[in-house]
Amino acid sequence: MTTAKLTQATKHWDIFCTVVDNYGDIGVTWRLAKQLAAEYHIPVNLWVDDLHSFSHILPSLNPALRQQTFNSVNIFQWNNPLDISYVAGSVVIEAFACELPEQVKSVIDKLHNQAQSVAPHWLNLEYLSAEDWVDGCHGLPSTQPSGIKKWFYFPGFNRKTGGLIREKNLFNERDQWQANPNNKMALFKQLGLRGIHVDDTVVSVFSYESPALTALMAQWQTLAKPIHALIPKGRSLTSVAPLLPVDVNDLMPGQQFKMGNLTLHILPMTDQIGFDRLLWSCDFNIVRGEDSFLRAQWAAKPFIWHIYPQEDDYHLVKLQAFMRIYCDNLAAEISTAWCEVNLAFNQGDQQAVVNYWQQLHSVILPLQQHALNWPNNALNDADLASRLVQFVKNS
Ligand SMILES: Cc1cn([C@H]2C[C@H](O)[C@@H](COP(=O)(O)OP(=O)(O)O[C@H]3O[C@@H](C)[C@H](O)[C@@H](O)[C@H]3O)O2)c(=O)[nH]c1=O
Repeated sequence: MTTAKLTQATKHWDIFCTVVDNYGDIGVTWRLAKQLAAEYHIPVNLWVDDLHSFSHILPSLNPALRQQTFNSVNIFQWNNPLDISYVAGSVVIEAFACELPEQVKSVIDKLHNQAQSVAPHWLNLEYLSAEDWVDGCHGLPSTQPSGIKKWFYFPGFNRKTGGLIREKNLFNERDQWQANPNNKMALFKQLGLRGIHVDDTVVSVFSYESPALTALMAQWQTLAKPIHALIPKGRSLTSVAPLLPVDVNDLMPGQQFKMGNLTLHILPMTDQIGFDRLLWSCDFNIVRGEDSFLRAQWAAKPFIWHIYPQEDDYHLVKLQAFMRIYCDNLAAEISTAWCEVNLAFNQGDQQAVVNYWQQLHSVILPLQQHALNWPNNALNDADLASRLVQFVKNS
């Protein structure tokens, strides 16, 4: 085994992440790692099994390197078996129930057997869900065969959960950005998007495949006012393919297609800061998974959530749970239009998505106001990183 020793103080945290598919698992852990390093000055090692996927959302990352540092976070290539020796710090986070390497588990067990106080806190960071049962499961321990406890940490939307990832200055930065329309126009230009006027409607589209998207695009061509759809190369474009004159595989960022009053722009992928700014700059965002779903909320703009599909349509239960809390206290005509457009998009119902998009348009002003108020409600005073640091102190 080649060993590149980690030479740092032992108070570091390790976060282990396997990329299941797409960018969500690495997206969430990368956000958390950056925030812990920047705001709490915690040395963080982020172990990732697929640096190539990671490089899509961190373009300056070199997937060939075993070890590199960005934003003060040490990023390690996680090979199996581990070929960089693990030195225990104060916390180990296994993200989304990824199985820790045997070498790591045996070091943790050994330390626990020597003296319980020297073993790192072992946490499993779970997926975000607005379902009620999360309140009762957040913070529960599971005793491992060696006797050490592994703690289950559930993000969530209320005080009984682990909270939501949100950097300390994010809302200030967003407000400053949105206060001056020159910022969005400069960003569009920097992204190579041409022909967007300051009053045009701009929608970002980062979804999975859905026939509902094809129907929406067809409808947008007939709208009275110019509308721009910004779509990165990837899964959404598969659903747009029937409308395009070229093969989706040949598309390049910067290309654009005008169809009636709709202009479709092929977006380059950017790092997470660039992605956040894009969401802040659009009038409406279609997002997916976990991290872009949360960032669309933080953008304070109306959105559709294309939730990650699960077996037996379980994702629709999760969608309903979120819709319940998002629409609490919303007037019936707004909540109906918003919930139905989300359901139709997720169920691929072409007729319904077009009908409810029109209805949504008629309540867009109060919906925008709701989107503006929502982030502070959702946050419940404390973000995930601050609750997590406190949780570790208390456990
Ligand atoms: C388009 C774009 C996205 N991103 C980032 C934002 C997010 O961190 C990340 C996308 O992650 P998500 O929105 O979560 O969607 P996602 O669909 O990519 O990710 C996931 O969803 C989870 C629920 C699943 O469990 C995962 O296995 C995974 O599939 O990509 C950029 O940084 N730049 C870009 O240009």
